[in-house]
Amino acid sequence: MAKLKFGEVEENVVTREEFPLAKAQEVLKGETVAVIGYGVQGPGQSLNLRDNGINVIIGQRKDSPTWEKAIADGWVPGETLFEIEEAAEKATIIQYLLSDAAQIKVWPTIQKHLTPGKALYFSHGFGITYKEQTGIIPPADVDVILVAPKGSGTSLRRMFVQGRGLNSSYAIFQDATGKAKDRVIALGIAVGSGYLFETDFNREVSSDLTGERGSLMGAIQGLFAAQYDVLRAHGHTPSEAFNETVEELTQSLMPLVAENGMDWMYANCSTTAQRGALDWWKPFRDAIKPVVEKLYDSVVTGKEAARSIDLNSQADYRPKLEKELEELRNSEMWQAGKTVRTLRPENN
Ligand SMILES: NC(=O)C1=CN([C@@H]2O[C@H](COP(=O)(O)OP(=O)(O)OC[C@H]3O[C@@H](n4cnc5c(N)ncnc54)[C@H](O)[C@@H]3O)[C@@H](O)[C@H]2O)C=CC1
Ligand SMILES: CC(=O)[C@](C)(O)C(=O)O
Ligand SMILES: [Mg+2]
Ligand SMILES: [Mg+2]
Repeated sequence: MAKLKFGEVEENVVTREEFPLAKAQEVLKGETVAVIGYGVQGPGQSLNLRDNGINVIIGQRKDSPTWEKAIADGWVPGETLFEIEEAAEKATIIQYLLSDAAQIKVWPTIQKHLTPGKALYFSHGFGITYKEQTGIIPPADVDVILVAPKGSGTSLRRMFVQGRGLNSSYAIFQDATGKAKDRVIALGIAVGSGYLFETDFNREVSSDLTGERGSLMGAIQGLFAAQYDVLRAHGHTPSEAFNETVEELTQSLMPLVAENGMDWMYANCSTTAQRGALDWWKPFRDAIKPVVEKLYDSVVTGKEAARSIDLNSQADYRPKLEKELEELRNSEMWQAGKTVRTLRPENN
C-alpha cells in the first residue's frame, strides 16, 4: 500500500504497480464472480472482469431489455448468463449491481444464497449505511466489501478499452474469512480501476450522494441554467449564450483543468479573464456554500436516501425519469447545444 500526500494529508492508495493484474488473477483463481444487474455498472465491470481473465457470470431478469443487451455483449444463457437467483447460487462472490432501490426488493433472494465464506460486493455504500431504510443486513459469516468506481460504468469500460483506468474507492465492512482485503483489492484492479483509495461505506455514500447532487451533476446544471438565462434575458442569442456557458467549458477549458489544474487553465486564458475569474470565484463559493451545507445535511440525515428509495421503487419510475430527462433535453439551452454539437468538425 503506497502512502501518498494529498496536500498535507497522507492517505493509503493501491496502484496497479504494487497490485498487478497477475496478482488479482491469482487471488480470484478459485472464485466465481456473479455480477447481478446489467444496467450501467454491470456491463462495465463484468466486461472488464471477463477481459481480465476472471471467472464471471451475469445474473439478470430474463424479461428485461438488458437481458438482450447481455446476450449482444457475448454472455451465453445457461453458461454465463442466468436468472438472478441461479447466478447468486453459483457465485462465491456476489457483485450486487442492481439499482439501489431494486437491491431492497431483491434482497431476500440474495440473502438466501449468502452461505458462509462467500463475499457480498457493492459499488455504493447505500444499502449497508441506510440499513434501517433498506433492510440490507448481511449475515456475519460472509465478507462485505465495496469497490466504487468514481464515474459512470460507461466511462469505466471506455477507459479500460483505451488502456486507461478510472479511479475507485474501496472499503471493507465485514471481514469474515480473513481474505476480504485481498478479495476487494483484487476485484478493484480486475474491474478496471486505475488506482484505489481507501474509504468506509458511510463516507463513500455521503460523499457520493453529495458529489452527484452537487458539482458533478446537480449544481453544474443549475449554474449553467442560471447563466444561460441571464445572457438570454439580456438579448444574447442562443448560440452565443450556449457557447459562453457550456461549449467552451467542455471543449476547451475543462480539458486544461483535467490536465494540470485550475491555475493552469487560468494561465492559458487572457489576463483580463484571469483578473475576472480570480475576483469572482469567491463570491460564487460564498453564495453556493450554504446550499452545499443544506445538501450534505439532507444526505447524512437519510432524507436523500428516503427520496431515492420512495421514487425509484415505484413501478413507473423509469418513464417518469425519462419525462424529466426529456424536459431537460427540450429546454432551449440543450436544444442549442444539440445544434452546436452538429457543428463540431469531428461530427461532420
Ligand atoms: N451508474 C453508474 O455508473 C454508477 C453506479 N453506482 C452504483 O452501482 C450500483 C448499480 O447502479 P447502476 O448500474 O446505475 O444500476 P441501474 O439503475 O442501471 O440498474 C441495474 C439493473 O437493475 C435491474 N433492476 C431494476 N429493478 C429491478 C428489480 N425490481 N428486480 C430485478 N432487477 C432490477 C435492471 O434491469 C438493471 O439491469 C448502484 O449501487 C449504484 O449506486 C456507482 C457508481 C456509478
Ligand atoms: C457515476 C457516479 O459515480 C455517480 C454519479 O455517483 C452515480 O452514477 O451514482
Ligand atoms: Mg459516484
Ligand atoms: Mg452515485
